[in-house]
Amino acid sequence: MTSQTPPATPAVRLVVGAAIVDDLSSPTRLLAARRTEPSALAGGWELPGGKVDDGESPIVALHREIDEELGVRISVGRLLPGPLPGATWPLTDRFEMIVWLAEVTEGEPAPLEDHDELRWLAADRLHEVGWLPADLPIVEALAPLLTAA
Ligand SMILES: Nc1nc2c([nH]c(=O)n2[C@H]2C[C@H](O)[C@@H](COP(=O)(O)OP(=O)(O)OP(=O)(O)O)O2)c(=O)[nH]1
Repeated sequence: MTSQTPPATPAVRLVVGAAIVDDLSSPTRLLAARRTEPSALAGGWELPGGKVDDGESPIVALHREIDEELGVRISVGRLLPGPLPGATWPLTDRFEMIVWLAEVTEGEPAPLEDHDELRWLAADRLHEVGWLPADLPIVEALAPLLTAA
């Protein structure tokens, strides 16, 4: 008789994303970022952020990613709860994302790393960019939070 090892469940990696708005207390615009890589995702628009490193807390990862990618400091607001346990949003079979609202407290966002364009989108313009497919339900959940300027 041979012993069989059950197939390993691939670990799901946590990604952090910032729904950066112009003003946390009265948001009217959302910051979208256009990815440059990998080629399969290049040109897709997303929330700035990235993978949480081993041993790193998600909120520390969020501040680090936003500093690296956009060169700004942020104040983090409330969580935008997703449908998965832990209030995360499904991305792929390998990734899920936790999303917070945030606003810039220092600096001017610039596409320093991983993106080649940023755009502030008003509530009625959220779909003028081509969001990555996994971001569409997140954008739908954000839309009612934005008021017309
Ligand atoms: N940051 C971010 N990633 C997203 C979004 N939507 C989405 O499907 N993804 C995917 C793209 C990637 O496969 C994965 C996140 O990886 P990433 O490339 O942003 O992470 P990272 O900055 O830490 O990159 P790296 O250092 O590992 O290259 O999640 C989104 O809105 N924001």
